[in-house]
Amino acid sequence: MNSNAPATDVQSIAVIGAGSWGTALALQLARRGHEVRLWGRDQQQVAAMAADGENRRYLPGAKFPAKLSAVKDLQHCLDDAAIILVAVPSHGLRETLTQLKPRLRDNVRLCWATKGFELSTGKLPHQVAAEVLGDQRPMAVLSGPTFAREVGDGLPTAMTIAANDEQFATDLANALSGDNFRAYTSSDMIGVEVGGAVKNVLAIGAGISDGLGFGANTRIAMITRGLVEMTRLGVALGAQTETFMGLAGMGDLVLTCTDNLSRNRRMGLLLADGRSIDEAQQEIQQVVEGVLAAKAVKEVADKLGVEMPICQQVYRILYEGVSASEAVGALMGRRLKPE
Ligand SMILES: NC(=O)c1ccc[n+]([C@@H]2O[C@H](COP(=O)([O-])OP(=O)(O)OC[C@H]3O[C@@H](n4cnc5c(N)ncnc54)[C@H](O)[C@@H]3O)[C@@H](O)[C@H]2O)c1
Ligand SMILES: O=P(O)(O)OC[C@H](O)CO
Repeated sequence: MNSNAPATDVQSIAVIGAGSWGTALALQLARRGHEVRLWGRDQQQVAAMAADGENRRYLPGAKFPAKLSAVKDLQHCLDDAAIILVAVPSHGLRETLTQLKPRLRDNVRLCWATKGFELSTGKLPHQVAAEVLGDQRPMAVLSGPTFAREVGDGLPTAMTIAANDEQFATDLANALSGDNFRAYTSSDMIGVEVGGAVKNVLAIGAGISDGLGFGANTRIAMITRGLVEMTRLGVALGAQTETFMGLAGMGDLVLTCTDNLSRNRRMGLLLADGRSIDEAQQEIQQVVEGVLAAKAVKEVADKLGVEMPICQQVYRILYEGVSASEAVGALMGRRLKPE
């Protein structure tokens, strides 16, 4: 299903971060006819990608089109790029942006596909980016229900792009969209980023719940009430309520809580099966953002006085040794109230 008509406005795009998501986005952009250079911090892995014409470590079988090249040298990756797309985990975002800063030309536009709060500060990615790079540059965040594996395989996918600059959101949506890919634009960077961070915590909870055999009623109660928690936190941070009804809110939440391609959901399933966080992480071998996000979300919610009981119980299971049945008991025993 990769027969997209080429983009009419061909761009030169640098993708920073050659894990599963950076690779999938680079593939999608190159399939659309853009000139894409993909850089990763692991030089051996970049060399292997260049030799193999695919990312065997993170996205085996998704062959690189001619327009996509894996490059070892960061400066070479950035040379001529009109757009830079950063796809690293939240714990590496500040360091990566700091590394990019002295190399950024004035007119280059920057976006990221990172989902999560910065743990040490409780800041969202756009706040970290503004701190490191200032707030004069067009910037955007890509989010939504988008498994890298499915984008790599060219399966139909929709996402949200929120930006501080309407033209940039539109240009990115045009750059990515084709027969098999559709990007919607938004101006609500806070809402889109809160959705992407909180859904990972809830997906761990859904995995635990399903792993323990709690059933469909429990899963859907968690998703529905989890959406309320996500919305509450987002609104307290300045987001628009409607954003949480969209792809980057409900869409990503349902995807991640219900499908085993999700690493966060798999973390929950493995925990339910008796593994420690470290053992589960070893088995998954890719970033599981929800583990750190559970801590960050708890701290941000506590600071703002926002009630997030399900996220709080996931935090207690992960970090305070509370059992899943105790956590369910605590949720069920809460004071009854109107929906
Ligand atoms: N994989 C997906 O389906 C998907 C979809 C949407 C969003 N995301 C988000 O994209 C981000 C990246 O995740 P991924 O799925 O590509 O992870 P991954 O585990 O597949 O790959 C992580 C990549 O980041 C690099 N990395 C790790 N720590 C780093 C650091 N401190 N500094 C710089 N680079 C570092 C690794 O070398 C690797 O290339 C996450 O925030 C994730 O939530 C992932
Ligand atoms: O594998 P997960 O749980 O990190 O989810 C990947 C994407 O965020 C889904 O949109």
